[in-house]
Amino acid sequence: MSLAVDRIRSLSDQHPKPSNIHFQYGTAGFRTLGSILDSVMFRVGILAALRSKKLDGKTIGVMVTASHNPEPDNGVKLVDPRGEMLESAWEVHATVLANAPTTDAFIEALDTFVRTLKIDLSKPAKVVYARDTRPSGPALISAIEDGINAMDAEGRDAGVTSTPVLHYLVRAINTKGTKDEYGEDSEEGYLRKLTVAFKKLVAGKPAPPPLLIDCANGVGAQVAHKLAEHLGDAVRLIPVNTATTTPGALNNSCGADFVKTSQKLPPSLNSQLTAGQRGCSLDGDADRLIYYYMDSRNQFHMLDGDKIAALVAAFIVDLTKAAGLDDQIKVGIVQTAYANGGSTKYLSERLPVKCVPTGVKHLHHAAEKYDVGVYFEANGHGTVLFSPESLEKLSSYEPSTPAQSTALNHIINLTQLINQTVGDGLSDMLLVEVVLSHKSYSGEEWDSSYVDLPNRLVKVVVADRNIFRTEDAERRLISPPGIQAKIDELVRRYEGGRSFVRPSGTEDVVRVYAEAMNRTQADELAFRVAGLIYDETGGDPGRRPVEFL
Ligand SMILES: CC(=O)N[C@H]1[C@@H](OP(=O)(O)O)O[C@H](CO)[C@@H](O)[C@@H]1O
Ligand SMILES: [Mg+2]
Repeated sequence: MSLAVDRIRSLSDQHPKPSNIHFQYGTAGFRTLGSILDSVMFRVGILAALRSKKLDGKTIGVMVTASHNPEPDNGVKLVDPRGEMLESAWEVHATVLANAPTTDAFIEALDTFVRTLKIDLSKPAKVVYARDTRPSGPALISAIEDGINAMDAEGRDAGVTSTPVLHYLVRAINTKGTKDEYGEDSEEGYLRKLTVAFKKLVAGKPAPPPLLIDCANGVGAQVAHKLAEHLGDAVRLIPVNTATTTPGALNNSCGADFVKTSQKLPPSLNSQLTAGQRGCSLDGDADRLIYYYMDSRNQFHMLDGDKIAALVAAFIVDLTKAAGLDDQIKVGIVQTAYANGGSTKYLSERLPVKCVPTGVKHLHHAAEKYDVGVYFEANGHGTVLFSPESLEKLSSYEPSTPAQSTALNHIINLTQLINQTVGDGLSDMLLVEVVLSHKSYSGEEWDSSYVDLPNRLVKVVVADRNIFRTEDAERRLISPPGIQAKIDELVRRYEGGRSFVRPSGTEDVVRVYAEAMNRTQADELAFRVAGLIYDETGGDPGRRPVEFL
């Protein structure tokens, strides 16, 4: 069987590639202005169908979102059959296909691709797709549908939903009717699975105080409302920043990325979060989560991905001990260089901790190597993975006391509550609420496990970020030569100082991170390193940011 070239050609002509633009499938898939993504979406529809054929007709997911980016941006990511990110080797193929300049060139590239990868075109193909609330979404989805039709594949529209729901759906569809069935393949099924597990986990505990959720004016608002209905009184959710149809509102001065980057409360919550109360923020596609609380002096405190990892890991360790499983099921942590030094010190004194390069796929893969792998980026993206062997042990284990039996049931319920396909803001939120409820912790008590070192993240616009290369999980620069020694020299001048530099995978900038014992020193170190990078790697002297030292 060969490609239906005529059909592909006529549809491809309706989705021409804009000239002079180079697309790249990066850490977050293709991501740029929504207005220039039409051709990319059409081609991604075709690629998803081909990936499905290559994997014997397993369903592939396509998510249209630009997460925490501004509203005019959009993007697209492919999801592999178990709900995980697209295999890296295919990122390169996606980039090649997206950049073929004309329909002819595209068909030629497609033909080469099919032959090189020996894709059997007679196999069936199934694709499930969804989008967030961005205004550019509907048109981009219809371009994807054209791609799916061009391949005569079967498409399923999952509508407007969160990134984690789409990942869940992919796994649920592909495991349907097997012994590993992940859940019912619908958003409703997802909500039921999470809330049934949550209710079992908090049964008999006093209801916690109502929880404010900042939904970033994005798709999380829609899912949070439905979640609130399913939860009823088990925990009362108060979704705020839910203006999904107000132009320009998405991620604007709200959401998890705003809170983490600016280290402050979204202004819209100022009068809503009262002393002692806790709240949390999702990002624009609801796969990130940041908590916070106001202390009794009305001072804001952030509880980021590192704090969530510490809370959750300790809880799971306690449960494995209580169940008598602690020598059979070991918990490990995965972080990136952006993890606060305070968290790394605290966690590595207690558990195995691994540092990997930025990007969820790296964390996910490293977490799979533990019996129970807890991974979180400091920005609030993360989850917990239970290895197949651990799941097996949990289901065959025979507890010898009622206390062991209770703890075992809690762990089993956690495996249902946690979305193990990908970081999931709402599932993580329920997980945090379970731990707080079991420990009777307030935000303040949770926060007290370790103290965050003051830190600063700075973006530096350089002539070419591709000259930057790193090693040691991105903590050291190997190129341009000589720069790392100068960074080391600066870091030595600051007590508790740490700084590293890496090129962003999602923006055309280089990121500088620095931390030190106090705020002034952390800022100073960050701006010194930023100034160094700017001056030494061809930053425009006329545009040198004033804060750079
Ligand atoms: C410092 C930071 O937060 N970086 C983010 C950001 O990557 P960069 O490669 O730093 O642009 O976007 C990624 C995708 O969402 C996320 O995985 C990562 O943590
Ligand atoms: Mg996101």
